[in-house]
Amino acid sequence: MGAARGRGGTRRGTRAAHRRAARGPRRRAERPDDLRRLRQCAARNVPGRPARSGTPRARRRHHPPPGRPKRRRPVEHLGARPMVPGRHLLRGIRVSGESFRVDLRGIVDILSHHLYSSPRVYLRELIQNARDAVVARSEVDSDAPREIAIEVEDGGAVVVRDSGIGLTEEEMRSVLATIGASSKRSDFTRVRRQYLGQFGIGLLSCFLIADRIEVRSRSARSDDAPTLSWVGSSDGTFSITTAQTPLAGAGTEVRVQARADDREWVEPARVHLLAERFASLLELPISLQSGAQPQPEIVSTRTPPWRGSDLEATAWCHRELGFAPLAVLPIDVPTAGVVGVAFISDSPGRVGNRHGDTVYSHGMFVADDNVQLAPNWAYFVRLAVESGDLALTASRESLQDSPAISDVKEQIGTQLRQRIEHFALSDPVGFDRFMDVHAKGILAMAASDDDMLDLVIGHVPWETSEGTMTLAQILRLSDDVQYTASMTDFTAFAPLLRAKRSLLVNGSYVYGSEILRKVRERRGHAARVRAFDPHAFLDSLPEPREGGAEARGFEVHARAVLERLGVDLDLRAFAPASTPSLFVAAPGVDHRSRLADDAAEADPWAGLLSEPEASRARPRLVMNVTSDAVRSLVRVRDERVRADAISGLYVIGLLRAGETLDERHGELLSSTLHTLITAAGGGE
Ligand SMILES: Nc1ncnc2c1ncn2[C@@H]1O[C@H](COP(=O)(O)OP(=O)(O)OP(=O)(O)O)[C@@H](O)[C@H]1O
Repeated sequence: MGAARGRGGTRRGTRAAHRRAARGPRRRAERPDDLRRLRQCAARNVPGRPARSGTPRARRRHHPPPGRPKRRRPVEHLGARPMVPGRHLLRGIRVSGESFRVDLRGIVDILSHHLYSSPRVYLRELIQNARDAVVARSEVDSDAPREIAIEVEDGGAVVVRDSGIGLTEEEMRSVLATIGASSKRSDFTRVRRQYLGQFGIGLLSCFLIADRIEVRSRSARSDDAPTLSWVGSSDGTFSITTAQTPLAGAGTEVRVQARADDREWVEPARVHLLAERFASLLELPISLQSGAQPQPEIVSTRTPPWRGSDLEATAWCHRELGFAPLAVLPIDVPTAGVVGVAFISDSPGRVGNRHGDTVYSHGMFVADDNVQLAPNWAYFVRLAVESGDLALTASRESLQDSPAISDVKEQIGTQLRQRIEHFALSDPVGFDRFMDVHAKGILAMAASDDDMLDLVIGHVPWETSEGTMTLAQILRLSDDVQYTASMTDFTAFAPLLRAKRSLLVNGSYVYGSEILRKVRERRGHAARVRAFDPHAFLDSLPEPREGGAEARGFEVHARAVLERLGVDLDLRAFAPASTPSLFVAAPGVDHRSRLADDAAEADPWAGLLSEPEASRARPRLVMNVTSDAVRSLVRVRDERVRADAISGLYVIGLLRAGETLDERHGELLSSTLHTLITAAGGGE
């Protein structure tokens, strides 16, 4: 078969097959199915392909209509290198080694609308190329000067000069004038690592603000290299000539004359701002001469926040991020060359809404709003990091998604948790301030995030009947932890549980009960953490032993007084004796339905039987028969005094339960006081 196709490939082969088929029954094509296919081809007027596969659309994709043969123009064009040198056949026409043609304006349009976020990147690309050129030169000559200077000219042009490696004529042609070609790309990671550029498109970003890019360059590769002038235009042409004014030494000077409409990007103040933004952490000194400035100013070589002291990092955060951090935590992922700091924000922010991290690559600013290197739970943290070996996107305004970045994010999450735990232990005062600002958000995150839950269990203090402690301490202390979702219940019952040596946790903070529920769901703590049920607790308290006539008389009287107030009476004996009465609100609908459901499951008659019970679900006043006040009251004979004192116990119960008192309660209290004072004074 191969021999039959000869130099012309498939189509030649098919023509031969066609001829063979036409010649008669001598060869292999006599096979009936081949003949049938050839007839079908002839019927479709297809010149000689014995068989075709795929849909017509797919076929069009593989065999596009031929382009018009291109003729070399006398003017040189910015473009791409030939993709596949050699010969190709398109629909029977043999063409040789043609290059794709490039519509530069189209490319610039794509860059400006779909790649770069703003024309400001032109300056970053110029600085980056200058820096890479200096690095490339120091590779071959470690004593070479390392200088970069930016100058803003009066007529609306920016010039960037470097003492870098420079360019030969051949290099100008092959890398400056070839879109997508870069002298910095290499299969060797080491080489790739030391350069900022790699895609071979950065210089084109100057066309976002200008129609001409002028490059004067003198190669450092030979002592007698001439200074060459390369001028590229946005119409896609370029020229290379010997420069009229040679450069004093090896290096490159790039001049970008802004279009009238884009002058704002070369205003001295704007250039100053951009140069500082992009280059402040570059290690090379970069001077900027702009406007009426008498002396050039160095805009680079600032100490990165991860390299200086905490104080310097704090100052950096204040200057660059606009807040004074509550803490500065170090970040270090050596496997990816990532190093940085985490600043804890001084304001609550929006929970779960992390701000972007500030990312640099080899000291060059990359992004501060679209990269998230910390996990979502760390919404109160802003990172400033050197991204080391993590690959950038072509726009250099973000990091590429990759397994490496996922790994870095995971490690940063782990480190943050460890650092925060260390912060809690080593600086309790600072951590208290942190909790003052972020507790609410941290609890909110912990309700849905397991990592954050661990942090909360270990470090967030909770109010309990035994004082303030973390959940970790609570779980160590008691094997039966109850929590209440209501502040009122906590206030009323904490003393009672303390007296019974049980632990009650105040879970009435926002997200408090969700977190405690999550802790309960965790394996290991399942049996030990439960919601506190005030009614069940009260029911479990002992009732007083059968009293004498005096006690029975008091009970009947008290029940009648409280009935008028819409409250049930419950007499119980409990400690502490200093608590004479407890007010308990009517069970909530949820609570009641849960109890009814539980009961219904156990006993099919329970629904019916519990009906009268449920209808009497009202608030109750529990009187403590061990308290001196109640014991004395039983002995009071004067019905008026006794009735008012019972009302007084009711109001005390309300106050202890943190209930809101209204005018009616105020009147009740003053009437009680009046009666008691009068009685104490011997009556009216
Ligand atoms: N100041 C300079 N000195 C020496 N060579 C330069 C200079 N500026 C550009 N070049 C050459 O031009 C090439 C193309 O530059 P360009 O900025 O378009 O892409 P890059 O820097 O290689 O990659 P990227 O698109 O990622 O920035 C560079 O690879 C480099 O060889």
